[in-house]
Amino acid sequence: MQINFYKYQGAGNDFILIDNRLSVLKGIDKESVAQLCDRRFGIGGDGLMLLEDEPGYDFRMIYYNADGNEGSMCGNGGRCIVAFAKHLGVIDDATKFLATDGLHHAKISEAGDWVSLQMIDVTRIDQDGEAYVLNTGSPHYVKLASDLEVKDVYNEGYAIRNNATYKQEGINVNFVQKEGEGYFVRTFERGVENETYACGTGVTAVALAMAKHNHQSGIISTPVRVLGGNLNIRFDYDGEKFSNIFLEGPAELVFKGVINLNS
Ligand SMILES: N[C@H](CCC[C@H](N)C(=O)O)C(=O)O
Repeated sequence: MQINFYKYQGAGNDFILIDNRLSVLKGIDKESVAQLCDRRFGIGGDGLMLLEDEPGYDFRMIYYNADGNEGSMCGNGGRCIVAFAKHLGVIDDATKFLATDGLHHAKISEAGDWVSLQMIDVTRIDQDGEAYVLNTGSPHYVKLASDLEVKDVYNEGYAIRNNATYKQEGINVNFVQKEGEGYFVRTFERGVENETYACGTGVTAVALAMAKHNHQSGIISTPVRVLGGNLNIRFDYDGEKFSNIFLEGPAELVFKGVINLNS
């Protein structure tokens, strides 16, 4: 079976996208996703997404991690699928779509390369020692670092993700360092089980945790540099609840092609 695919990247977080509005795929198994996301034996990607029809919404986002497991929310993936929906003519410059964590609103630039995506409200931030733990659609661990350019993010992230507390469910591990008006962030991602060049729910978690850490409140805008580019997070914080959270950044169609699937 031959299936068209599109490759997108958002700040270096890269994804395989498939238009499944006509149900060309009746689901996709874990092994196929992992094979397609493999950088040597497949197309390569941090994740794979299906864009499907959903009554009452513009579309539905179905997200798989690179290891083939159906993931939780993916912020950069969400931004890329909005750009994909515009490319397909499913939406114009604004959308509401359904993802695993519920309804998302988003806006996209006329050129189709800059996406502002609303994320779920957050009311709870826990602490694990000095680190912050919160869910921005996906679970995140946020730890302050001082040597981030040279940090061994793979080994330190791997150790935290696989410790007794997190091993079973997994967690995404973000290291953050103050930089200019904002932060520099590096992330070890669950489901990729490696450092990625950017993580949208991760930088969102960092921005919220740092607002709490620094006792900020009001309308906050936080620029974040990641290995693959720059992102921005805007939100309201009243000291307890984070709302109107928007993750903003680039989304780019890199190439398209045809997959040969066995089934
Ligand atoms: N890269 C993603 C995170 C994917 C979530 C996944 N790694 C998980 O928690 O299973 C992002 O931009 O938000």
